[in-house]
Amino acid sequence: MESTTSQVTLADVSVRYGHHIALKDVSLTLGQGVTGLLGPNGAGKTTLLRTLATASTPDTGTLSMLGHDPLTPTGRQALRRRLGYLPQNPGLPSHFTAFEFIDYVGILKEISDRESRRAEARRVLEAVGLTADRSKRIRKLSGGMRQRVGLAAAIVGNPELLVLDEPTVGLDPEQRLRFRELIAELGEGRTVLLSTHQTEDVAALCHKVVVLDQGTLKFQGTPSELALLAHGRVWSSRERSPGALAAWRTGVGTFRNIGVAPADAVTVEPTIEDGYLLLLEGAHTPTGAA
Ligand SMILES: Nc1ncnc2c1ncn2[C@@H]1O[C@H](COP(=O)(O)OP(=O)(O)OP(=O)(O)O)[C@@H](O)[C@H]1O
Repeated sequence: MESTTSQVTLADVSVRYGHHIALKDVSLTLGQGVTGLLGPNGAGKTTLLRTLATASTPDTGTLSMLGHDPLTPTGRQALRRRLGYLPQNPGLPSHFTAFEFIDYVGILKEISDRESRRAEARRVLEAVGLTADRSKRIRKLSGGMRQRVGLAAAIVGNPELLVLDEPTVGLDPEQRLRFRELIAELGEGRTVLLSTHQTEDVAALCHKVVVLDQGTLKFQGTPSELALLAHGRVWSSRERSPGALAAWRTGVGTFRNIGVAPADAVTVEPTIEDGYLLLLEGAHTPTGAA
C-alpha cells in the first residue's frame, strides 16, 4: 500500500484572479506515478500547477502534500525541499552554461557542499542526456535542449514530487519520445503531475489522467476509463454525420464522429482523445479538424 506521505490531496481548492474564477472547488488526489493533466486553453492547468508548486496560494480550500500543509510557512518550506517544478516558460539565463546554471540551482536547493553539488549537476545533466552539451551557453542550445535543461533543474536534489507544465511542447517527435521515456522513468517511485495538450503523452506515459475545463474538474481516472467514456459513441462514415458533437476527416478520407451514433452506424474502438472530446461535449475539435 502506498504511503500517504507520497500523496497530494486537494480539497475544494479555488483560485480567483480578480472576478475571474480560474479554479473552482477542485478536489483531487495524486499518488506515485505520472498523472496527466489535460484541458483546453484557459482551463486552469497552469493555475493548478502553480498552486501545487507553492508559487501561488489558493483563495479557499485545503492541501496536504507529501504530509505537509503548504498553506503554513513551515509546511511550505519543508515541501519546497521535496518538490521540483518545471514552469511553462522557465526563462533560463542565456549567458550561463548548462552546467553553471544547474550548479546554481543546486545552491538554491541548499546543496552547500561544492563537490556534492557538482556531482548532482553531472547526474541530472546525464539523466536528461546533456552531458556532451553541458559546457555550451544556454543561448546556443536548441529549444528541445533548453527544455531538457529546465527538466534537469527540476530534478536537482531528487525531489519526490515533480510538477511539469507542458514539458513536451515544441519538441520534435524524436525528442518527444525521449522526453516521455525520461518522464516515465522519473515517475517510478515519485509523484509526477504533467500538464499537456497531447493525448498521446497521456496514452504513452500516464497511469492516471485528470481533465480540467473552465476551472472545474471534469474527470479523474485511468486513461482507459477516459477512453471508455466514448464507448459506443464513436463511429466512422463517408460524410460528416450531421448530429455528431464533433467530427473530423481522417487521413484515409473517412470522417470520425463522436456523439450519439445513428442506428445504422458502425461504432469503432474509442481512444483517449475521443473520451476527452466527448467529455468537453465537442466544444473543442482536434488539430487538423476539417
Ligand atoms: N495572472 C492572471 N491574471 C488574471 N487572469 C489570469 C491570470 N493567470 C491566468 N488567468 C486566467 O485564468 C484562467 C486559467 O488560466 P491558466 O493559465 O491556468 O490556464 P491553462 O489551462 O494553463 O491554459 P493554457 O493551456 O492556455 O496554458 C484563464 O482564463 C486565464 O486567462
